[in-house]
Amino acid sequence: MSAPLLEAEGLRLRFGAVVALDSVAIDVHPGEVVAIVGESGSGKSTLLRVLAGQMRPDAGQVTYRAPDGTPHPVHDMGEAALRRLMRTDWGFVHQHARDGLRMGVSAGGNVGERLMAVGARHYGNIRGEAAEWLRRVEIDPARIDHLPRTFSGGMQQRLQIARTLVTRPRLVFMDEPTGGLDVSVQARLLDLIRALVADLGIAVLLVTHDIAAARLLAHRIMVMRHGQVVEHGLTDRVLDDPQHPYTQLLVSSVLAA
Ligand SMILES: Nc1ncnc2c1ncn2[C@@H]1O[C@H](COP(=O)(O)OP(=O)(O)OP(=O)(O)O)[C@@H](O)[C@H]1O
Repeated sequence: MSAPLLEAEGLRLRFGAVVALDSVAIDVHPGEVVAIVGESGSGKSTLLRVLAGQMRPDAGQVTYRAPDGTPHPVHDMGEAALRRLMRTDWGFVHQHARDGLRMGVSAGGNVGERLMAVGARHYGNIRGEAAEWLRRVEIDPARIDHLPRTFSGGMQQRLQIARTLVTRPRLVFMDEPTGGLDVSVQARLLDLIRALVADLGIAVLLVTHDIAAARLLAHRIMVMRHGQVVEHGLTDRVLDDPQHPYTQLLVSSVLAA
């Protein structure tokens, strides 16, 4: 197997008396989808923010391997380098589309400005590619000049995904990408994410409390509880034959629902 794209070990982080992360280790390989699941407050979003360099851990390190194979300690990179990485090799899909979109900029502008950030300059090509990406995420390209605030919640989320994926990042962080949407909208969005991620060969770190979403999208699952990883492994193994009592509870509560 190829070397991991992102690798972390010994991550610890406390907020006062709360231990948010306790000796967490994780790795993600190119093209792999890894889901981080667990109940509310288990530390999933904190882990994602630490892995993406947005928050510094009290201990432990996160290493990103660049396309040329050079390892970069994420928390030593500096803000400018991290911002550059977030525009190029990485992407972040937020739970709330408004956190990942520019609401005062048209749909086409939201997608096109990411292309410009990686060097695209030809207006016609940028607009053409933005229209193509709107189509890929099932938004009528005729709405290219409309503002995101005129879109439904599901459309806004699909636009955020187009904006994130248009530059074909190697690694995308997703924090509850279907949270807060209607169940039928969630199912369609999950199918879309699955198809795009497989097509582009993108690695994804997916935070979700939705076991069904993890089963659909992830190759591997990590189960978190009280800041610790209590179980991890291949998705089918973890969900069909959970070993830890907490995972058994999570899985059985979904089956009972
Ligand atoms: N900035 C902060 N200041 C203080 N405590 C925090 C902060 N961020 C998170 N915590 C605490 O750390 C723990 C883990 O929170 P985190 O948001 O990572 O959990 P989560 O699994 O993502 O939950 P949810 O699914 O509800 O988002 C919680 O007890 C939370 O209250």
